Amino acid sequence: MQYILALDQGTTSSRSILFDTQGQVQAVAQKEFEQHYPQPGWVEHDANEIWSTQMGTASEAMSRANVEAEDLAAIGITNQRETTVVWDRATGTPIHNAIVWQDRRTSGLCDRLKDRGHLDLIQEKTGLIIDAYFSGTKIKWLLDNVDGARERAENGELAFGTVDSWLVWRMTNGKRHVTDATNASRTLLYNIHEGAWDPELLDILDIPPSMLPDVRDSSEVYGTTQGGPFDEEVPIAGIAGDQQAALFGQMCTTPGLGKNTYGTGAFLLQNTGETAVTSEHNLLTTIAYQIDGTTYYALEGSIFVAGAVVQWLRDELKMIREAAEVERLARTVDDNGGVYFVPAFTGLGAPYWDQYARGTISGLTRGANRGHLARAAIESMAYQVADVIDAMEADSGIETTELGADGGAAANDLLLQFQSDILDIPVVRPKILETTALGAAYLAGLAVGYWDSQSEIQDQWELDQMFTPSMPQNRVETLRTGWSKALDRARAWESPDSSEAAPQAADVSTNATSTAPAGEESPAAS
Ligand SMILES: Nc1ncnc2c1ncn2[C@@H]1O[C@H](COP(=O)(O)OP(=O)(O)O)[C@@H](O)[C@H]1O
Ligand SMILES: O=P(O)(O)OC[C@H](O)CO
Repeated sequence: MQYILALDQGTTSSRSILFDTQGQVQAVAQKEFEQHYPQPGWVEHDANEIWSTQMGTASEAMSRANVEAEDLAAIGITNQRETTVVWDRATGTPIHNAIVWQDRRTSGLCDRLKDRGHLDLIQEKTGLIIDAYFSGTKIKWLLDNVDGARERAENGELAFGTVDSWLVWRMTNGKRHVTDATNASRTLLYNIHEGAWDPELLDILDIPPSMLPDVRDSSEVYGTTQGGPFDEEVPIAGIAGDQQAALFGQMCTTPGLGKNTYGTGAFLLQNTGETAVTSEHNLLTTIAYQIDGTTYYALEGSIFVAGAVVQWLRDELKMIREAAEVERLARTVDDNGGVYFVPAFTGLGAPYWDQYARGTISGLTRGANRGHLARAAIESMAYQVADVIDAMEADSGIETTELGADGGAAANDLLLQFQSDILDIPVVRPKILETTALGAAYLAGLAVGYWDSQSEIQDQWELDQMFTPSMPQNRVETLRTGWSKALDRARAWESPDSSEAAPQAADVSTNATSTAPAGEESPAAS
């Protein structure tokens, strides 16, 4: 029996999952890896740890199912998007830690790009807004702050990649420097209408084109594995950013269909077919997938902190020992007791886009306890999603009648019930919450003929549970008004120039070779 191996490289963990022809999970292995916070608002990963945990989990999943490389029909890759890796082509060594999508260090540069009037141009070409979230300004930061990087990049010695590119490059032993259109669409450098890296944007951000990977379809054979945990060459045949992969995994392949993934962040995507819809309500236009040279688009609402708020309760406050405990704790109280938690740890994404917002807990009284805090944390995910849905309905003119939910935090019944309550629509959870990995598996399997067509996999979706609304509308209104007041307290908290200083040498972890002196960011591009 043959399998598809999906590599799901997420923000907080690397996961490898083996799927069979029925789309059923045969084995899973997962490993969390270290998050580096060298300064407030900065988030880094060690790209070598990303690689080693990903390959480690691939080996583990295969040995759990007693599967060898020869039993694999193909490998699909899905990944945290935007996170930026720059490495030396000759040695394969990253020149610095990966700068994670959540990192805010380039907020000032983004402000300057806006001041220079680039907002419309960038939105027109890329479907994105100007925000530190995307890869482009992170690449510029690395070139300007790592000693000698710009010169090496101009000499063609350095390669840039999002995490998919990095993994493929390593897995093929440096033979393939590729990405897919969904990942390219998150860089701020890719023209989503023309399907090409954009020279004008590269010029604005001062990025040498020689650093960039080839952009390919989301479902095709990019190359074969060379060693590592695979003792035979296995085709790498699918790549998609994790949110797009989840959209595909839920088979939202018809315009109008959408899903919300509650992972570290929460990401609501709605398929708009072959039309790239320009948002007028602060959503992103992004590539949903590209198959056989045809590009399909989506509208996206990106929420930076969702499940991460639970991780924060676990790791920083030590209030719980594991994420699932948050639900038990929240159920010790009847309601939020007037407490609101705005988890703007890394600013706010859609639909607010405030780089300088920071987290707040408001409405505390003497009676507020750990249960209220846990409840406010869970509810914060749902309020943010509700605000994104309002924006999406305003953009598309289509009323959302049901919400598909997946991702790690969608295991939380209280969250999905509350989500259904405040949206006043059913929320449906599929049996397989690993839709991100499933999407990557589908893309890879379709490329090698493991599955013949999308219609063959369409019927594999199975319902786990449907949550239906049961909260009186006046209560919903009171809660959403409270949330909006709390949001106001969190917004514009940080001052624009405090997020820009370069790291102290000692703070730059593992792979950094060198950095510019503190406080220095090179002049912004013209
Ligand atoms: N039962 C739960 N309730 C709430 N949050 C949860 C629960 N289980 C996991 N999470 C959260 O979900 C996130 C992990 O989901 P996952 O989809 O694996 O994320 P990612 O791919 O971003 O790493 C973590 O932030 C974790 O805190
Ligand atoms: O790692 P996840 O699942 O939270 O996804 C991260 C997103 O891709 C960031 O855009």
